[in-house]
Amino acid sequence: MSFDRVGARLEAAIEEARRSGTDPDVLAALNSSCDMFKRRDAFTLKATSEHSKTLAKISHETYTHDWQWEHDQGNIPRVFYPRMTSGRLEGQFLKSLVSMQRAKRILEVGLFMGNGALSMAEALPADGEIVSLETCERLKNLVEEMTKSSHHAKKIRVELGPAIETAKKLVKAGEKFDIIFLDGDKKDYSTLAKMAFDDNLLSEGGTLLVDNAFFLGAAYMPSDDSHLAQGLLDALDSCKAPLHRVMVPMNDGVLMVRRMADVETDTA
Ligand SMILES: C[S@@+](CC[C@H](N)C(=O)[O-])C[C@H]1O[C@@H](n2cnc3c(N)ncnc32)[C@H](O)[C@@H]1O
Repeated sequence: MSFDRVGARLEAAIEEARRSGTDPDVLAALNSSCDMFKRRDAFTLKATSEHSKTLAKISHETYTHDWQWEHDQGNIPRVFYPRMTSGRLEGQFLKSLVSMQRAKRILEVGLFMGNGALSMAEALPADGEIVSLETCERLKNLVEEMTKSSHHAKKIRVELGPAIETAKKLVKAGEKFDIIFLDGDKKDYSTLAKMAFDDNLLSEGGTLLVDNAFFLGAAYMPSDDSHLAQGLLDALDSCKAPLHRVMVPMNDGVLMVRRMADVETDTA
């Protein structure tokens, strides 16, 4: 099953129904719904372009790496999980957007194993650049090691440190980005989204992409983190320029935000 909260809940319901000896017809109906989810996910991936060789290597390493060992060695601040990766579907989606936007400069918040960064780098021109903000130095080293066989890796510049502090430095230095992809600490989202538009970290005509915009379901189900989702929408509503938003229900949700003036160009 994909990274879909509704699907995960359905699987749990089936397990519960099985344990409690539910009517076989009800169980069959539940199983059939779950099967539909799985087939849809499988078809979605079948219809989506394959990874490049290096992205396939990243994917394999993400799922087989001994994260517990890395943590026990003190190399990483907490045990990471493979599902933190944006994966093939979202990676190819990002790559497509980079090409449609004809982006040259991209800011990513949260590198992890570099799936998003390399997917986007593959669609950048030779003089394009991705600045990826990451707190964990071990991840930077792992990504450098895994991507050295790809000529696109030279376009990825990793800046170590907490995202908001680094973003402030980028604003001060007058750096601008055609695409900003937020995929780090969810608590930083509102601040970074405001910086994108109000501090013009996002260039004219640029696109802000916010990953995990469903906040693992907290955006639409009552949860301790529900305020984070509402906070993000409030922050966007309070930006100086009117914005256009579209919620793409892929994985844990990707919110796409652009200045309204770049979307509705015919104002006559
Ligand atoms: C969901 S993963 C990123 C996935 C990646 N963008 C991809 O496409 O596969 C989140 C990453 O953000 C990093 N991170 C967490 N808090 C951060 C912060 N305050 N500043 C910078 N990076 C942070 C984590 O170490 C982790 O590697």
